[in-house]
Amino acid sequence: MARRPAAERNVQWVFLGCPGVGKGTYASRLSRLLGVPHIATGDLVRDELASTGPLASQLAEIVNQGKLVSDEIIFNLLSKRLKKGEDQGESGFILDGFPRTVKQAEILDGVIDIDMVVNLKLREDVLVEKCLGRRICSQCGKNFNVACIDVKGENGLPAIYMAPLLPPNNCMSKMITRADDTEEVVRNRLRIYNDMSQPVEGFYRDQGKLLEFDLPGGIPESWPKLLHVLNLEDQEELKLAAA
Ligand SMILES: Nc1ncnc2c1ncn2[C@@H]1O[C@H](COP(=O)(O)OP(=O)(O)O)[C@@H](O)[C@H]1O
Repeated sequence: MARRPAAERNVQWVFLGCPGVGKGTYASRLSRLLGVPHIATGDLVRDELASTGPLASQLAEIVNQGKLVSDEIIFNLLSKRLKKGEDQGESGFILDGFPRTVKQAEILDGVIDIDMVVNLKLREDVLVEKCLGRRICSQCGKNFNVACIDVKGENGLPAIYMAPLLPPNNCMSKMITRADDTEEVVRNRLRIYNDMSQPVEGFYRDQGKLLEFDLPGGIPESWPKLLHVLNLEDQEELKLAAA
């Protein structure tokens, strides 16, 4: 992987945030808007799990307990994905789910320049509900969420409403739940996130690259605000607003 100056390539951003925060949703929307690939290491792991490769059975046990895959395995999967993209002329990326440990952040820093790190944040009780509401269409692979979040503001925390993200009719009967989205495994993943991944926020904060973003609600409230803090405009939404 060769380092390229920022002016000669597209954005190289990282999305951080607890399981269930919606990293995938916002990273994939932004990647479409900016014309860069959305690379989620969780997807790379699931692709490997679905294959008949030698890693599959080893990975299944780790992932189904909510534990982290070794830095070596995850970095191999990511390097392969970045190399494939480079060969196909891709420029820039939005990384989702990587780095998950300070060690991974250090390895990444050694090979590639990260321009900005967006840290998405949401209350923990809402995160659990959102993880348990996650569904994937077994045919098209798109993510949906059946949870309807409606929590009152209390103890200085604001009220949050998040409408479910329901699938179109043709996906409805093909919805599946990830094996690692049970309550016990979700709580384990959140605990591991707090122990292993929160220090990654500090790593990027010290580099002056961290942008903190408290999600104010669902996509209709959060998307325009996120674009605003990123100094971006959504041409599609502008067209709709002008119509
Ligand atoms: N950077 C990483 N380091 C180690 N394990 C990872 C990494 N990214 C993904 N995984 C593995 O894949 C699983 C699913 O990842 P992901 O889809 O990102 O989960 P979530 O969206 O719930 O945070 C993780 O629980 C972990 O086992």
